[in-house]
Amino acid sequence: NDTSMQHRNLNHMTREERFSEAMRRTLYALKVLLPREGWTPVGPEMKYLARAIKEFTFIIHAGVFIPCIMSYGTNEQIAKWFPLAADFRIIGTYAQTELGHGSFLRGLETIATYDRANQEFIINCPKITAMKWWPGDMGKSANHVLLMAELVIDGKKYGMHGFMVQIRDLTTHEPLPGVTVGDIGAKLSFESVDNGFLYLQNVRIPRENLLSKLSEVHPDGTYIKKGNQRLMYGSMVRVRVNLIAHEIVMPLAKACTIAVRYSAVRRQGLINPSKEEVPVLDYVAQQHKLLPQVATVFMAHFAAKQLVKMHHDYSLEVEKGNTSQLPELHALSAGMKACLSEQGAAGAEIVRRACGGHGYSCGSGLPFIVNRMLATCTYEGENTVMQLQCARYLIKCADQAKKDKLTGSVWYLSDFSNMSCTAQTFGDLQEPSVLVKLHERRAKCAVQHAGKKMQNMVKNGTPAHDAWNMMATLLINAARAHIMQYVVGTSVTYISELSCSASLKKILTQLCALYALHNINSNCGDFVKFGCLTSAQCDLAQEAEFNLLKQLRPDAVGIVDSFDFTDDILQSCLGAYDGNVYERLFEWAKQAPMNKTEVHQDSYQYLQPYLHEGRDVLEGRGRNSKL
Ligand SMILES: CCCCCCC/C=C/C(=O)SCCNC(=O)CCNC(=O)[C@H](O)C(C)(C)COP(=O)(O)OP(=O)(O)OC[C@H]1O[C@@H](n2cnc3c(N)ncnc32)[C@H](O)[C@@H]1OP(=O)(O)O
Ligand SMILES: Cc1cc2nc3c(=O)[nH]c(=O)nc-3n(C[C@H](O)[C@H](O)[C@H](O)COP(=O)(O)OP(=O)(O)OC[C@H]3O[C@@H](n4cnc5c(N)ncnc54)[C@H](O)[C@@H]3O)c2cc1C
Repeated sequence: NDTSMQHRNLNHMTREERFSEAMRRTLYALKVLLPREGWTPVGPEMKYLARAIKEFTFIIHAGVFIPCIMSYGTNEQIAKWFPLAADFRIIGTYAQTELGHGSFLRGLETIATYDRANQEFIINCPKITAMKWWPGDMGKSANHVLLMAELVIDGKKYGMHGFMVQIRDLTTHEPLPGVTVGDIGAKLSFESVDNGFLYLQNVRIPRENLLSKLSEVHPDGTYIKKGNQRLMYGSMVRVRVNLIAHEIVMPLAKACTIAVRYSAVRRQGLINPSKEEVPVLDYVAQQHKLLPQVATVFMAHFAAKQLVKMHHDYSLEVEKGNTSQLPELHALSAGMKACLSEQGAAGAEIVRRACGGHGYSCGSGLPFIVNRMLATCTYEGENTVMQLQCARYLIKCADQAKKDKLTGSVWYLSDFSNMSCTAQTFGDLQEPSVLVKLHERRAKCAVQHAGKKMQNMVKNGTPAHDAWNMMATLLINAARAHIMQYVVGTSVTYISELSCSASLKKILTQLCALYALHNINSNCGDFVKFGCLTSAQCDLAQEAEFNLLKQLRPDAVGIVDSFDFTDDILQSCLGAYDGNVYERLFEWAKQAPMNKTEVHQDSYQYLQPYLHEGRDVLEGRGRNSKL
């Protein structure tokens, strides 16, 4: 209810207005609403803020830069930089991606060369492709960057390391000498975020600015490795784990709230010719578009909670020096981020499109959500690259399963029990245990299939790297299958252990079954090819899904209401709680800057002559134009 936090109509603002408005509102929220000593911008308050601030800026400062200081800094470095960053006395970003490289980190070209005489690092972008490009908050806001660069000592390369680099004067905010920095221009979304470019030419920083938790450089240039170098990738793992809740589950829940509420009030056409027009939500085709996406919100939420817990537990182990679980965490976080962002972005577009013309209006709030979710498929690890990382781990585990009993998320790869499906009715296929087994078997077969294909190619003389490249599509499918079995399995377990009313558990169980069946019916080729289901059982799976749509229809609006988004957060004429869609759309349109005047001033300049000629022709004074 704080008017400073009320959303202005973002769609009718320019990009610069949105940049300023987001900065104002974010700083107000972070500084005024949450005055806490040593407050770190993560945790419960962050969830509220993520909901309350439609366009959050300083995402990278709060969500990546500050956590990186904690992950990569020594205690002294944390004590120096964390308080400054937490209180916004320095604004930072995570500068890793370059104009020429984003996915292949070993190809990054920015160099940090140690100058022993002065005990400094000289930071240089040797060519245009080395320029940092994309980091959020970097173009106009940040005055520091956590720069990921290749460390070089006496001509020897030591790989990617993190360096604290000041890029703007703390008083004037002007770029420092050797620094060329700016905004990269308009993008598909994140209009309020100043994603930037950064060209560094012989910028000198003190030796102490190498974040040295995992490695350090002594004054004489001696390099000391102190931890598992893969922990240098730890920041990306953490963001992949956290972004699922904030940037996939939450926006998809908003989109589903808007689309289901709108579909309950929008009447269009007849089902029974003798009855009145129906709400489009009564069409099974509409239910088939919307309700599986509603189910995805819940299942992705449950699976993300489990992943966050796993990341927390593994992080505690890493702190004790045990990094044995890192490969599994990397594979699972990479796979989950890729597969759930793919599903979420596609799902948001499906529900937007289900709202017809008004779904194409920015007044619906849906284009904003769809465009923003598309970015989740690219940032923090492009999805294809992430799925292949996940597949790399699965292939290694499949080989290991031949001799060892596996545990963790890949345990099913060493389950050689009879997994054939005995379902005889569509009710059998709504059973959670049956759905879990089906997904485990499909995943196991998909992984083994990809592995076998590659082994055969190598046996026939194909180099392993070529076999990997040629089977990439099968490997990506195996990664997707693995994540689907993880999401279904963790959701079934989560719901079964949830202490809640029987009626709520029934709804959640139905949603879980709907999610699993929708996945089976969308990928039935795999389930038949791998012998998981017969063709007749595939028919039953479809019948089972349609039956669940019918059962869930009466509760559809109540289910999305449970996401509890206020109208101010939804910013949608179609999804407002009161259902007054048409009045809201009309009011929203009237506020458009185009409607400031009855006649647009440019029409006098360009249209007037033609209007006069048309008037003359219509009133008989002029000739029809040649045209
Ligand atoms: C609330 C949040 C809001 C969201 C805002 C987000 C804004 C966006 C920010 C960004 O986009 S920041 C930049 C993100 N960039 C990336 O994610 C880059 C992706 N690329 C990579 O991570 C790496 O290049 C790669 C694809 C993993 C390849 O790295 P590399 O070539 O060094 O390794 P490989 O040879 O493939 O594998 C070697 C070995 O290392 C293991 N490994 C790789 N990554 C990790 C990791 N993160 N953790 C642990 N282990 C890792 C890998 O599995 C291999 O192991 P083995 O198979 O050899 O045992
Ligand atoms: C909104 C947004 C915010 C961002 N914020 C930040 C930030 O704050 N900090 C930061 O450092 N970066 C940031 N990024 C950059 C982001 O991390 C990169 O865009 C991402 O890692 C992909 O790298 P790339 O763009 O260079 O694509 P590339 O790596 O060039 O990939 C291009 C395409 O090639 C294909 N491809 C690439 N490698 C392979 C492979 N091994 N196998 C098969 N196919 C492959 C894929 O189809 C891929 O889409 C942001 C990006 C966006 C869109």
